[in-house]
Amino acid sequence: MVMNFMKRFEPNPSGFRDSLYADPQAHVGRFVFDERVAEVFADMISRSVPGYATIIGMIGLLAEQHATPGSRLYDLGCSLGAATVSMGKAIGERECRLVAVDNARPMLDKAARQFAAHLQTRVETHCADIREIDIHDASVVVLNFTLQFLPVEERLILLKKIRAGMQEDAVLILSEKIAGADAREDRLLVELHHAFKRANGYSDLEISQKRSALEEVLVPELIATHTRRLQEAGFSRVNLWFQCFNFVSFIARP
Ligand SMILES: Nc1ncnc2c1ncn2[C@@H]1O[C@H](C[S@+](CC[C@H]([NH3+])C(=O)[O-])CC(=O)[O-])[C@@H](O)[C@H]1O
Ligand SMILES: O=C(O)C(=O)Cc1ccccc1
Repeated sequence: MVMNFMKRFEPNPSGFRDSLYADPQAHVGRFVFDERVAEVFADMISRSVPGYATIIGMIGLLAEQHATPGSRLYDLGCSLGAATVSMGKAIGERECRLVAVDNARPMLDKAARQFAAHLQTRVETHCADIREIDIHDASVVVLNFTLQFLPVEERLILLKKIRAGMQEDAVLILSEKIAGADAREDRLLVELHHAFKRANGYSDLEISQKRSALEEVLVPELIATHTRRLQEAGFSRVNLWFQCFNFVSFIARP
């Protein structure tokens, strides 16, 4: 559950192995969530984000604690729907509505197939920009490594909208890749993250080409910046509950 060291030479049962950046590319284009990424995404995220499986598990636990009857549980930027599946399993028969949103059609189509295979409850899926959707009666809102892809100046607006659509005892789970407090700290965190990726079977070339592809697409910020913004959006209780290297997760409550 914690790391994939043992699995690095095994075939991946839930999809194909990520080798998208294995061959040298004359020009590394911007990272996009297209068909090729959707195909290997389960393998890519579990070998790239330390603690991913733990975070998905804890999202289920938090949903179990907070999902009130008649409320809505949102998974914003759901990718293949791992957080939604975790929440759906945790709340069982409860009368709640699961809402999964992603603006990448290949990701959402694959998510819909996961929901049909793994959940009894119906999930409302929206192929839409999370800045455009309506949020109301929310008991749980998940932004699991999604806010980092929005332009920095639009992040507060989204958090305010989420806050406005939440019930008073609701919870927001915000997971992000973060920047280190200064250049030295940042270098250390990035080096540790790259060591993690190497241990999970990625080559130096794969690591560096993916890093170029993510530049200006995934914009990490300081922990302090996230905390301040969450407070400004109206979350009065903010807790950092998970950190491994430059990957963190917050629980924020009204
Ligand atoms: N403006 C947007 N509107 C809708 N979707 C968006 C937007 N911007 C990005 N996305 C979507 O956000 C997802 C980010 S991945 C989330 C992992 C998932 N939460 C997981 O728990 O496995 C994280 C990562 O790849 O590092 C992608 O599917 C994008 O299409
Ligand atoms: O791979 C990386 O370097 C990351 O930061 C995580 C990630 C995982 C999946 C898609 C985009 C970024």
